[in-house]
Amino acid sequence: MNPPINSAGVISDQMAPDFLLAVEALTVSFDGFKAVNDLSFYVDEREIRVIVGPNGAGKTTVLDLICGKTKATSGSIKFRGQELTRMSESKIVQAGIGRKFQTPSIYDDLTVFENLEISYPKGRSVFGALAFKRDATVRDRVFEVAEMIFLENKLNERAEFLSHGQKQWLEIGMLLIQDPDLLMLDEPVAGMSVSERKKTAELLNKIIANRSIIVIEHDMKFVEDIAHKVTVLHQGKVLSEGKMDHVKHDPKVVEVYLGH
Ligand SMILES: Nc1ncnc2c1ncn2[C@@H]1O[C@H](COP(=O)(O)OP(=O)(O)OP(=O)(O)O)[C@@H](O)[C@H]1O
Repeated sequence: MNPPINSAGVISDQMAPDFLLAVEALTVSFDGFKAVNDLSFYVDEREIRVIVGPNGAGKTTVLDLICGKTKATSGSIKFRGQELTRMSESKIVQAGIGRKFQTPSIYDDLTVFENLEISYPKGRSVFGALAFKRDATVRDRVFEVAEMIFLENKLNERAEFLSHGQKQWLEIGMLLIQDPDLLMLDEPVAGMSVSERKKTAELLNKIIANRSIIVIEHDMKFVEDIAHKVTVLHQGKVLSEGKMDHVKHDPKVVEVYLGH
């Protein structure tokens, strides 16, 4: 049975299943303009959710609100039941949310290995562990992540010499090494070749084994390849939501987004 949903799309508390992320009645105003307007949506554990919508629909602002970069005017964002709207950006990272922006923020003059190594969370390994033990733990984790992001043969290469797609993967790796429970990616395949897009889809399908992912994306082929569910935003609200097949045939979506 589906849980009861009121007219604003909010699921009643008593019946709400255990979502990883529950965004409810979220609003942010910039000088009176509501970029996100009474928005509600729910993300499951191990789900890939894709957010699509026309330019200015509020997609990036939603990610900014979840990661604490922008503060909500009203509404709630609960992550495993923990309210995020009053938390600082760094506390939200510690709570287990990683965010990748559109332009890669990797260190060009460091190697792939070093970029991953410096992203390993400080104080993560056993408290009081001997330095060499920690070093080995970090090294093993760097190798593991490098393999996942198709860069195991590039560990000693300086990041500036990587292709555009490899730089994007490295940045995803720098987030993965922190083992977030929710990963948010803003147009991860923009500027990638067809084969890089395919590998990125492979990567995302692999890493949801123990986390959820929210992706903002315009490339509908890529969306088809990865989305468990699609949320279409328009003027800061949900225009349509569901499986790709449902959404792409929704006349409202065709009218404001896909038909253009
Ligand atoms: N800090 C801000 N101050 C004022 N207006 C803002 C601010 N941030 C976003 N906006 C406005 O909010 C609206 C939504 O912007 P947002 O970047 O979230 O859209 P988007 O769906 O990500 O669009 P795009 O696909 O073009 O990236 C836009 O009209 C934008 O100009």
